[in-house]
Amino acid sequence: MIKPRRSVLYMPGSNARALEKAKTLAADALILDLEDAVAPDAKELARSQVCEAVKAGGYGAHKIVIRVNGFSTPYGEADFAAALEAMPDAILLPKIETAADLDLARKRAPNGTGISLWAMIETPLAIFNLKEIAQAAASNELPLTCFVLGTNDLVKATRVLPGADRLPLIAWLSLTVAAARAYGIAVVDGVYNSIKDEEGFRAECVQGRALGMDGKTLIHPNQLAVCNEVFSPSAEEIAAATKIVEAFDLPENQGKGAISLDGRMVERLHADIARQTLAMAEAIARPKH
Ligand SMILES: CC(C)(COP(=O)(O)OP(=O)(O)OC[C@H]1O[C@@H](n2cnc3c(N)ncnc32)[C@H](O)[C@@H]1OP(=O)(O)O)[C@@H](O)C(=O)NCCC(=O)NCCSC(=O)C[C@H](O)C(=O)O
Ligand SMILES: [Mg+2]
Repeated sequence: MIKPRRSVLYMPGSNARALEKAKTLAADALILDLEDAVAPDAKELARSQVCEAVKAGGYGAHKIVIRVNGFSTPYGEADFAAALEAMPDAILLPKIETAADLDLARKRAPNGTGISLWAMIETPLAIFNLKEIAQAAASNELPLTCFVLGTNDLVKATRVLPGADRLPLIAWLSLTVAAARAYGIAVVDGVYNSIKDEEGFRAECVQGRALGMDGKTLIHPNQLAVCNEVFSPSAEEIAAATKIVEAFDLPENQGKGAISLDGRMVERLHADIARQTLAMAEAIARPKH
């Protein structure tokens, strides 16, 4: 079943107000953060607040993701054990660099948790190991189901100057999308830090969608509406997709691989894309319970 990943909102696990407010927000997924959004002296508080909030529930249809600290940090082991017990939809592992990093989590988990792994792609080495990491996605326990771009950490580690068009980052973003698609993994774009700049945010959402991202990670509720709009099929896209599917369903087109429609060559692969568009639109429209 198609799972919309248009808007994935981060919040610091130490911010009890944000944890509560998130229940009312129109995000497809929530990342309750124990890592970089939480100061060292608030790590224990964040861990207990987040795990209690997840266990208490009330998040409805939101996909709940807990981002833990890495196992190499003083907090990682306790974070991961507490997150397993809280039973979120997914646990997000930061600074993943090799397939073996996934195994560090898998060997710490009991069988049958039903929890997925999400992986931050946010270091230069991760970019070089994308294929190896994506190839290790399939697993009976803790399958890897989503890549999350960490553009802030990538900028820090590579010392690029991203600029408004993110030109220095594009190759790494595209390679991550290619690795995700090669192994059936979802992929969401990095954050946009200028909270008040709606125009710049919209442009980056449009760019991310054009790069093939399923959605974007967010840092503020005021980014949700634009993000959900850009990453949802538009009325025009839905109409065009419907027309393509209907054209190939016509008796006279049954045996054809390619047809002409409104002056364009349309192949069966375009009909496949059209069906994906309609399925996503349907998934988005499905009542949230
Ligand atoms: C950036 C902020 C600290 C700003 O917070 P604040 O000053 O409270 O903002 P506002 O006063 O405008 O808040 C208005 C209301 O919205 C709520 N709020 C704010 N942010 C969030 C949020 N993220 N989730 C849920 N609710 C939020 C406020 O509580 C107000 O509500 P109300 O009380 O009803 O008025 C803050 O936005 C923030 O902490 N953002 C998230 C920061 C974060 O999580 N960063 C980590 C991810 S970025 C990263 O590192 C990614 C990756 O690793 C990489 O390397 O790139
Ligand atoms: Mg990061």
